[in-house]
Parts: sequence; structure tokens; C-alpha cells
Amino acid sequence: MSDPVLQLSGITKAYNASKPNVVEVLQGIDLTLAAGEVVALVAPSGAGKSTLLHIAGLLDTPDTGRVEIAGEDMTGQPDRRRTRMRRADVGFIYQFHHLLPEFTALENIILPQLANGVTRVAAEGRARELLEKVGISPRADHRPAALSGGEQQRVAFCRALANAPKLLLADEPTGNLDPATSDQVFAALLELVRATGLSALIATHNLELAAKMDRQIRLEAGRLVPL
Ligand SMILES: Nc1ncnc2c1ncn2[C@@H]1O[C@H](COP(=O)(O)OP(=O)(O)OP(=O)(O)O)[C@@H](O)[C@H]1O
Repeated sequence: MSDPVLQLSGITKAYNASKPNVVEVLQGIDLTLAAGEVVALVAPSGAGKSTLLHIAGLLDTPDTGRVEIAGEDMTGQPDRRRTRMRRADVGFIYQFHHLLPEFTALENIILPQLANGVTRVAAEGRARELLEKVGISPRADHRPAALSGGEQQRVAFCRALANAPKLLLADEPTGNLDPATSDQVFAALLELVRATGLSALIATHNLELAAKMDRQIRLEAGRLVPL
């Protein structure tokens, strides 16, 4: 059997650890994502889902515990190694698109590939393929300001998948859209994820969207429990 794409073991994280107003956000998180598994993370506001996603995606480090990606223990690895792993194997999507405003949709999807050492020609081919998959090829040369909210998020999905990561981490990926657009754009995201076969941890407040995923977990009082 292949290694889990993500394995978190005994993760703890506190803010202001040495101060009286300590916030013990994560208090022993164990989570395994198998290859191709799509998991919904449901959490009340402030429960620590961003903290958890940032630790899983190597943007932050836990106080204790182990983070393994594709079977590789990233605990205590030097920053350069963590950055390389993050660029190549982890894709992020946020509630707001965070596209670069001065670049077109196509360029926004090409840039992370160039940073990962892909040639310009190959990067453009991959970017066009992804835009086609989410149904917005005709918008390739538009800058973000000339795209609708749903289109901006679709471009952000393509950018997250540009380097063909093994793991996708999404924080309320359609939370900024009206309900009808959110449903459509979310369906496009799930289709893309399923077609690519990557593992995903997707935070959402929306229980209907959560139900469309393989497994649902809740972050509650610093621990993960089944929904
Ligand atoms: N740098 C920090 N210093 C102190 N406390 C922090 C820091 N970052 C986050 N916190 C606190 O830790 C808790 C979890 O924060 P986090 O951003 O992970 O929550 P969240 O579940 O993503 O919230 P939301 O859904 O509202 O975005 C919150 O109570 C927050 O106030």
C-alpha cells in the first residue's frame, strides 16, 4: 500500500505559550489522508482550522508532534527543504483568491510553475489545460479585476494545482461567493480534484458541501472528532 499523502501525529500548538493569556489551539491532532481521499474539515470560527491547515502545509510548525507528507517526515527539516516540498507537493486555496492583480489568469497559473523549475512552454501548456478543465479558457488573458468572483476562484484552483501537488489544502474555498455560485464553483473544484486523484483537506462551514466529500471531521476544543 502507498504511504498516506498526509499524516499528522500528536500535533499541539499554543499561542502566547509563556503568557497568562495562552491559547491552546491544537491539543493532540492525529489525522491520516490516504491517496485520493477528500476530507471535509468543519470547525466553528476560531477553532484553529487555519492553524491546522498552515501546519499541514508546512507554513507553520507545531509545538509538538509530527507532520509527514508522502511518507516523508518534515519535522525539524530545514526551511529550504520544507519550502521545496511545499512548492512541489502542496497546493493552497483560500477564501479570497489572492491572485496577482497585474498578471492575467494564464500568467497567474504559469508563475508558480516557473518558480518550481518548469519551462515556460510546459507551464503554459499545463495552465491552458487547467483553465479548460474548469471551463474558463476564454478568460485566459483577463486580469483578475476583469473576472467574476467565481471565475477568480476557478483561476485560484488552477494555480493551486499548477505544480500537480500531492496534497491540496483549502480554507473555505467558496466562502466568499453567493450560495448558487458557491455550489457551482465547489462542484468544479471537486471534479478537478477527483480527476487529478490528489488528496484534499477542505475546510468549510457548509454541511451540504461537506457531505459531498469522502469523510467529514470536526475540529472541536483542540481535537478532531468525526462529524
Ligand atoms: N499569532 C497568534 N497569536 C495569538 N493568538 C492567535 C494567533 N493566531 C491565531 N490565534 C488564536 O488562535 C485561535 C485559532 O485561530 P485560527 O486562525 O487557526 O482559527 P480559525 O478556526 O481558522 O478561525 P476562522 O474560521 O475565524 O478563520 C483563535 O482563537 C485566534 O485568536
